[in-house]
Amino acid sequence: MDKKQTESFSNKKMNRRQMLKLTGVGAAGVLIGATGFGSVASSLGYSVVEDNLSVLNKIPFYGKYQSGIYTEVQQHIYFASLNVIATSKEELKELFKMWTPMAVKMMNGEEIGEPTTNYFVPAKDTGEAVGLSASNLTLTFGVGPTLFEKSELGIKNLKPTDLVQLPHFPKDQLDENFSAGDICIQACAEDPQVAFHAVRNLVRAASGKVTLKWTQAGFNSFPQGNKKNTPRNLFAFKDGTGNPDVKNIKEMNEVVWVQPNDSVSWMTGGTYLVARKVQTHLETWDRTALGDQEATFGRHRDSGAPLGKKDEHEDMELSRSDSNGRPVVPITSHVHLAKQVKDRLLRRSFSYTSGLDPKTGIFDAGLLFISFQKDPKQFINIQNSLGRVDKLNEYITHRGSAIFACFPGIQKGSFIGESLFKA
Ligand SMILES: C=CC1=C(C)c2cc3[nH]c(cc4nc(cc5[nH]c(cc1n2)c(C)c5CCC(=O)O)C(CCC(=O)O)=C4C)c(C)c3C=C
Ligand SMILES: [Fe+2]
Repeated sequence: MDKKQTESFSNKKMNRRQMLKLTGVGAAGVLIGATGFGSVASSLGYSVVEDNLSVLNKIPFYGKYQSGIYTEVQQHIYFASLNVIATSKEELKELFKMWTPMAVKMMNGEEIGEPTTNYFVPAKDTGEAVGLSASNLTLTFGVGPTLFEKSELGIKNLKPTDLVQLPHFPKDQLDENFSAGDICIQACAEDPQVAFHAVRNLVRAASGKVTLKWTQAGFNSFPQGNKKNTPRNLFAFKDGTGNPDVKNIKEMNEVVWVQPNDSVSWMTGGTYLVARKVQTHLETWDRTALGDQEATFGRHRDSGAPLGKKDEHEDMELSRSDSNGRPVVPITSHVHLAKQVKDRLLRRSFSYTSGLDPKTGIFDAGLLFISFQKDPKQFINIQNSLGRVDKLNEYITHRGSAIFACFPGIQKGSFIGESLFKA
């Protein structure tokens, strides 16, 4: 052992209580985990951490809106849905306060605490993102309907009326193991390990306050590796073409951001996140003729153009018909049905592959569909239009469903979810 390694507890001048926290043993002698909430929280403090805009591949944490919504979509996601076991509003508030400087640091590409020199305690940061750069990490936080139903938290009166579990849709085969949750953390980054590291450290620091309910990793692939190109999903189609322009403030205000008086005041500048884990039956798809695949979406596979057109971004013109009077874009095609509703939403989805389905031996793969909208009805109306008639239904099964109210952006000196706790 070198000198650094032999640094001892006595040199650290810790009192007994601090030592018990760091060893993971509570006052009553109960083991609270290898590194419990207390140890990381107390060693981090709640000081204000600034965005370091000088680092490469850095997305600002502070702003009018949370990152990870209007941000250009990254290549990777690690999405986590959490259950809250904290038992008071104050404890919940402290949790978000603790997470705030951690989130800024990780989005700066920094460790969540000073590197540990004491070899007798676990490191503050789990370490797997050291040297990986900020990687355009974004962290988006939201709260689910079930959080407000916990009487011990006393926040029932703050629940937005629109924040209710999504209704059951025809053909849903939902599994509770991929559904709902009290809090969501959406971590997106250009590096999958950076995204995972962020969730891992936030959850680790919150030991005793939250537990993991379900998680899902996902990825996006961009043709020619160029972010200017729309990513292709596992059905090989460009996915995201019909999205609103995130740089167009008017469009974003109409579609995504909750406006004053739209909902409870703490949601102004926030948005609703819908997550649907949709399994895609790739074997069935791969036995389908290209023409039928294109008729399923209403777009050409390679170019992404509307059927009968050349360029991806040409107007779809749903009412076009061929020389026999038949609609060029089939009325049961996915895009026709999605587009015929006046509602719109911002999709920010990621493909996933999770080994095999043990019951059938086929790929367990699909789409972690994520959409942001200022009113959940936008999603509900579109999903109802797809309904039983969407040609895509033959190739997909909805397995998971969740909805979260995402807070507005965080200002420097403030903390995640402050508007909720001040309301
Ligand atoms: C209820 C909302 C939607 C679900 C669920 C959904 C699932 C789903 N979609 C694809 C692939 C594509 N979707 C495309 C367009 C599209 N999809 C929705 C909504 C849902 N999709 C909308 C609102 C739109 C845009 C319609 C428009 O206004 O143009 C496309 C076409 C290209 C594009 O615009 O992105 C593809 C491809 C999959 C694979 C899937 C579930 C597995
Ligand atoms: Fe779609």
